[in-house]
Amino acid sequence: MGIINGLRPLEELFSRNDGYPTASSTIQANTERSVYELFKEVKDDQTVDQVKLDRDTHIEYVRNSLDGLNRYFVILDASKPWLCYWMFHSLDLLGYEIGSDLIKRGISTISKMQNKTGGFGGGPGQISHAAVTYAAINTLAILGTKEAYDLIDRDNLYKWFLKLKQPDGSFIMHEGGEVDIRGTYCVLSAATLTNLVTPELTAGTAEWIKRCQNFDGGIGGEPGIEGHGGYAFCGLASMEMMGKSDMLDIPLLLHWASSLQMQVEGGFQGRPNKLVDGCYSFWVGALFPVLEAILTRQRYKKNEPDEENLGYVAQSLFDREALQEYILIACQYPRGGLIDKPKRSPDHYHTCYCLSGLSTSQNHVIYDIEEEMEKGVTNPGARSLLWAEDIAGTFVIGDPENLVKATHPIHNITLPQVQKIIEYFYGNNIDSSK
Ligand SMILES: CC(C)=CCC/C(C)=C/CC/C(C)=C/COP(=O)(O)OP(=O)(O)O
Ligand SMILES: [Zn+2]
Repeated sequence: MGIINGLRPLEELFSRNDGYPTASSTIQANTERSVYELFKEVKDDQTVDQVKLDRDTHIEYVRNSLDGLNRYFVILDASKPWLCYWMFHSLDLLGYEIGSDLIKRGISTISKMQNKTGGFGGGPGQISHAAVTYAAINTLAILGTKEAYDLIDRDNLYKWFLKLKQPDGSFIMHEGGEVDIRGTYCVLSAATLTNLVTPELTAGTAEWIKRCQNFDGGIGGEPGIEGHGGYAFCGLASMEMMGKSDMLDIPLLLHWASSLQMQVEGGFQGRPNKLVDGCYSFWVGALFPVLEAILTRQRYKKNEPDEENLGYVAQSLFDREALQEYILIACQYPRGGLIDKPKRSPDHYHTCYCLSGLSTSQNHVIYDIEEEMEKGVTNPGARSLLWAEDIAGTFVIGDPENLVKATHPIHNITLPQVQKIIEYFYGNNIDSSK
């Protein structure tokens, strides 16, 4: 079997005769200069309490790129909605006020990617694709106006989602395309925000995701494929939207995810035996608030709530301080933007996901289990609304001004933008038990 999406099928890993299966690129770690050395160079110059988020420089980096967007649109021709999402989400997290001109421009840009047959393409005239549709819907949610929401052709979007649905419960990325757990997450996230989740859309999907979880607890892109933090995020977030997380082996997933936080650098690797990378600060980092919610729910259901500390069960499943150190000390590019690891150049993907990971580690966003238990929430929109930042507070290293806005651990847009779009599409009095 060949390498699929850069990840090895498990059969191939098992066929190695040196015992425990390892990921493909320990070799990469040996040939590149070790991140440990690079990290030390940067870190030795600073003490933790001096660490500062260069907010204005990052805002300028994104603003300048938005002004010269056409240049990026040429380089990333099939990812235009992604660029919009990464840039607008970064600005939102950094507290930049997105003015009405920029909102109008954003809506007009995204409108050009919507297809009459449902969904959004990577650029005007390109076929609809699950990943860029997710990015387009998230962008519109960030822009957050009625005009932005009304752009979405929900009837055709839903019909197109059904065309992606496979008999085994999985989703393909585009018509005639490949099955991938990213497609499942992208469809479910967009459908949750726009009130399009139905039993028809989700039939068999949780069972399919369960098959993607491996012996080590990780979740792969499809059944039988090596686990990866990005795929694990998609799998867990999808299960949580459907209220089916208990079908996964949660303790094993937690064990696997915890092992991905690097002892030296403090950031996360995407899979065992690979290098630290700033973008996993979100993809892996955001697993923890969700796992905390699931464990708290399981405990609550078993009738063992700790009266005083219900919302705080397992609050330190990852090292928030170490992750912030990695992002702020090793991942800020001096001329703006954030990076994968020292000596790399900035890009908008890493800027977005490093900042999203920073947000996840600073804001202790927790899920309101008591509310769920009292009301018996079954609606994915209502479930997404139960995430709140004010219950558990914030934890910020270095300058207190380093705090960025809280991001939603399932949709990765800021909490007020999630609330607004859900209330718009479900009606203000969203019926939790619907
Ligand atoms: C919603 C959505 C589109 C989610 C994307 C999630 C995500 C980041 C998936 C990663 C997939 C993948 C094949 C990584 C391996 O790359 P690599 O071998 O270059 O990286 P590594 O060495 O860090 O594993
Ligand atoms: Zn990365």
